[in-house]
Amino acid sequence: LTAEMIASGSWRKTEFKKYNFNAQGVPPAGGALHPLMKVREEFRNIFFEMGFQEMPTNKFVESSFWNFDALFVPQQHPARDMQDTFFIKDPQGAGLPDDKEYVQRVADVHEKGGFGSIGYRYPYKEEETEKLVLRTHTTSISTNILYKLANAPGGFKPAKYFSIDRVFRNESVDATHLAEFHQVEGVIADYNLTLGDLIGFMETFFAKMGVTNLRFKAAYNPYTEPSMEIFSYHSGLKRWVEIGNSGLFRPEMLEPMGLPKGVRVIGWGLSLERPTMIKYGVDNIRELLGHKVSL
Ligand SMILES: COC[C@@H]1[C@H](c2ccc(C#Cc3ccccc3)cc2)[C@@H]2CN(C(=O)Nc3ccc(OC4CC4)cc3)C[C@@H](O)[C@@H](O)CN12
Repeated sequence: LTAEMIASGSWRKTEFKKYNFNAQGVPPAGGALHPLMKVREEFRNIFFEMGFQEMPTNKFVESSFWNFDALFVPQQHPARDMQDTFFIKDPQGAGLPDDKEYVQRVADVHEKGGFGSIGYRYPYKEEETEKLVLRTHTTSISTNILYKLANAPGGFKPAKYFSIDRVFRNESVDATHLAEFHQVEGVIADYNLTLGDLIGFMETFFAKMGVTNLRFKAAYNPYTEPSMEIFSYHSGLKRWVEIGNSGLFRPEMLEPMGLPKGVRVIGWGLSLERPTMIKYGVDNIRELLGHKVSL
C-alpha cells in the first residue's frame, strides 16, 4: 500500500494479503551501555567488593544547609555564589531540617566555633541556609548519611558508603569541563582513623583500577582537614595526572551531628568522566555526551 495508491484510489481494486498481527518486529540492532555507565559499573563493583554500601543519590535539588552549611562551608564562600552554583528560583527555599537543635549547633559552629575551633565569626543567616540549589557535589548526600549514622537507633556503628551520580556546577564549559559531571565519592566512618589510613586506602582503591605509584599533595577543602589532592604518573601522557581529592572531615562538621568522640571520617572523590575519557581515548568531552552538550 503506497501513498500513490491511496491518492489514485487504485487501492480499491487491489488484493492485499491479511495483516499478520503476530509478525515479529525487525530485531533492533543490539543496544550498548554508554561508556560512562560501563566505567560506573567498574567503580561500583570495586566499592562492593571492598564492603561499601551505595548511598541513595536520587535527589538533584538540595538545600544549602545540606550542600554547604552542614559541611562547615561559610555562607560567604565563593563556591556559594551564582558563578559557581545553580540556585532554584521556584521554590526558592525548602525550610529547615526538622532537627532544629542540629541546625542551631551548625549555626553556632559557624558563628562561634567550639571544641577548640574559633569558627568563622560571622552572623549565620537562616534564609541563606534554606536556599535550594542543584547539588554541587555528592558530599551533600554523604553529610546526610553521616548525620543519620550519628543518630541511628542503637547509636553510631562504623560504616563504609559510596555514591556515583551527577553533580552540577555553574561553570563555563570547555573541551573538558561541563556544567555537570558525575562524581564518584567514598566515605569511611570509624574510630581512630588516621591520615595514614586514608593514604593506604587510596593506594588499595586505585590499585584495583591499575593505578599505582600515587603522590599526595596538601590541598584545601572547607569541610576536610587535612586535605590531599591525589596524583598518579600516567605513562601514556608522560606526566603526573590529578586523579582525585580527599581528606578527613573536620570536627566542625562531625561534632554538631552528634557523632561520638573519637569517630573519624575519611572521604575522597573523583569524576567519572576523566577516567572514562582516558580509558576510551576521548579528547573532547562532547564526544562522550554527543548532542546533549551545546555551547
Ligand atoms: C570541579 O572539578 C571537580 C572534578 C572532579 C572532582 C574533584 C574533587 C572531588 C572530591 C572530593 C571529596 C574530597 C574530600 C571528601 C569527599 C569528597 C570529586 C570530583 C575531578 C577530580 N579529578 C579526576 O577525577 N581526575 C581523574 C580521575 C581518574 C583518572 O583515571 C583513573 C584512575 C584511572 C584520571 C583523572 C581531578 C581533575 O580531573 C580535576 O581537574 C577535576 N575534578
